[in-house]
Amino acid sequence: SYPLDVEAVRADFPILERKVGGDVTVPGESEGDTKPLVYLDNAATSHTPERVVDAIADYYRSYNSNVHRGIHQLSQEASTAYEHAHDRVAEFVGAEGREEIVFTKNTTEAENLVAYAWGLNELGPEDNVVLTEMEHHASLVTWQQIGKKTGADVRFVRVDDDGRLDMDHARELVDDDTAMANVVHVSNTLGTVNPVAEFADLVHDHDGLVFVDGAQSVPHMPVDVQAIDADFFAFSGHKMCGPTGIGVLYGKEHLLEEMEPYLYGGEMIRKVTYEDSEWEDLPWKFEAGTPVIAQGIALHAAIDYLEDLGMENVHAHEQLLAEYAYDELTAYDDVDIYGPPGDDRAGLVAFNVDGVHAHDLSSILNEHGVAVRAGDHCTQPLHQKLGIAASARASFYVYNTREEVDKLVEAVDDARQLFA
Ligand SMILES: Cc1ncc(COP(=O)(O)O)c(CNc2co[nH]c2=O)c1O
Repeated sequence: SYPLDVEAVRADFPILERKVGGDVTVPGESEGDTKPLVYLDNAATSHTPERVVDAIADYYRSYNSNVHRGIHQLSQEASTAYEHAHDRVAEFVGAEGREEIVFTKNTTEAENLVAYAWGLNELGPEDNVVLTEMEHHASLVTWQQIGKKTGADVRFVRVDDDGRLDMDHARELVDDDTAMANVVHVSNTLGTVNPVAEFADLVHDHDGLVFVDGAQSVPHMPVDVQAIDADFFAFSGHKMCGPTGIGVLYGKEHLLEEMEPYLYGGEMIRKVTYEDSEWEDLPWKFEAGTPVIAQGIALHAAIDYLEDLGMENVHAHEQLLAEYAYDELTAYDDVDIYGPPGDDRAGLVAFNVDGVHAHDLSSILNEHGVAVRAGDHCTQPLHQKLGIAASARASFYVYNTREEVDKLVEAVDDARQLFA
């Protein structure tokens, strides 16, 4: 049985009452929007419960102020809320404390922060960086380009025909010159849940550092960064009921202490003279300028919301939906789903229907009010490896239902009839 009371959850998201199908140039529901929204694009971004929207509105309505420096009451209130947001995130992912939690704009910026603040200074031609073939562009392009700038060799662990990481190949590639390895926790295209703790052990056996991309895991399952023993770990607020504009970089304290900042300015300094500057304590050293205050406070509220649902329940709910979608879609022999079987994946399915281009498919689905993503999902090399230009992807969250999967399948069948 589904562990979440989905109707109660859906009541927290007024947007789910949206009708669609009308004029797309007018934001919000307007005349001509007649079809119920079936939102299945949660791997791209999730919706925002009232409790999070209220936290943002409450901040701007009653204690909006700049942080860290003000003596006046509003600044102290905003600073306290912003600092507590770091504490809450640390608790949620099992970090030691706020010193290990840097707020960024998104996962992409977290990857770039480490690539520039650590990679540019630490990597050289004698080093190698190990990635996997299923990495998102946020890490793949970032470390690929840092490899070009530093001369470090960039290698890719193979993905097998089932969409799982080839750990035997990982054991071949990782050696004593592996300075950094980046592994996606959950693939946003395959739904594969990678053995990141095993991967971290392998890399640590060779004294390398491990960066885990948790953009598709933290929103969807319990995560403990210390149990994984990740050196760095990143995720985004907008994929976990939070607003856009905030991401999180977790880093082991001693590593962040040793790293030089790569963005300079106010807030991140303790003392400045015309000759030189001293940096602020962690994590503020890596948060230059006026930070993402409202977003951080909102992420705190989003974490409270998700923890009230229970991350085990969130995970179980999505896995049931993904398994149901996998079984219903593969009942047709003209559907290809990429990645592991339905009972061994996270809450998403990327697929194609023979004879129907993914963009045409998602257009037909959109006419049914069904929102999925079509394209390469920022994993172009993986799509090339799969021999496809694009795929359609349905991705689930806490407010999706079996009935919505049925609507997906009906819409896919309509596309099949149209294009067959
Ligand atoms: C595995 C993974 N890593 C990194 C990112 C980047 O996150 P951002 O910096 O917040 O954008 C994404 C976003 N994935 C997607 C964004 O839109 N469709 C997607 O599948 C992702 O799925």
